Amino acid sequence: MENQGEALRIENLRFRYPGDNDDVLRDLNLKLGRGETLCIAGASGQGKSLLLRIIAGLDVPNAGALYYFGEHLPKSQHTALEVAKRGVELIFQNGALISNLTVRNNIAMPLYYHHRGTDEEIESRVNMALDLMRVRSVQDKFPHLLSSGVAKRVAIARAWAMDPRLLLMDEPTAGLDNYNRNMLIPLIDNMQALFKTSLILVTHDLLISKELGADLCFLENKKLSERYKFEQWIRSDIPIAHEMFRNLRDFL
Ligand SMILES: Nc1ncnc2c1ncn2[C@@H]1O[C@H](COP(=O)(O)OP(=O)(O)OP(=O)(O)O)[C@@H](O)[C@H]1O
Repeated sequence: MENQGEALRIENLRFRYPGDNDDVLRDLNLKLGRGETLCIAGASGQGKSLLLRIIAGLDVPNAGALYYFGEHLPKSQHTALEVAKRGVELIFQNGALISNLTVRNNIAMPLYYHHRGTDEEIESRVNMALDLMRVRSVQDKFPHLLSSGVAKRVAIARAWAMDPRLLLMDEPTAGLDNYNRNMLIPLIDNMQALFKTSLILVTHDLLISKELGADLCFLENKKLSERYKFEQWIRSDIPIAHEMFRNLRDFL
């Protein structure tokens, strides 16, 4: 039966790369409510990007069950297309913009490709996305002319224009200077507040969870830790908190 309150549920997920002799992810569980934001952090190489790729249907787990908005997705249907049909969009760390299309056409192209409305409806959706992410002034530019901060915002605008029910972001602030980082976070917050998009953010920037008021958990030892708010983590004695917050404790 469909659980109305649930965006995503993962049960006992296991993943191993073909030919490897150990799992990257094992017994991993996750529950995300609709409209909820969850930040996932952890040391490099633990499998955070891989987890997003699995949720987006780009990699197929060896075992485990995934439920999108209460509906079980059988392993035979675990493809990017089937997951996208359920309203899930992944924003890659590098943005993955198409180099020979302008910003406007980068945002419009998936909408035309998936027949998301009439020409007028699509153009209006593109305009909203350009405004929401403050990139309308660069709509006629090609990606190679964009700064990394603007390119990130265009990638988010493109994903948001698809009206996702669940948005996955891989390191949205990686490589950004403070100015662009500090500009981006309120835009994400605003988008989430206005459209109640469910969000999973993979990030090394732990402060994002504080700024978005979101739960934070860590990918450690092949699975996800308990999730707490930033303020709870920073006071906690859990070993991973000590390690991950070491630098921030001195800074705060
Ligand atoms: N094709 C592959 N075959 C085997 N191992 C791989 C392959 N691709 C990635 N890996 C390994 O899988 C693990 C998980 O990688 P992943 O990029 O998901 O980690 P991450 O936690 O996102 O790291 P970072 O924080 O540095 O981005 C890493 O140890 C990586 O080396």
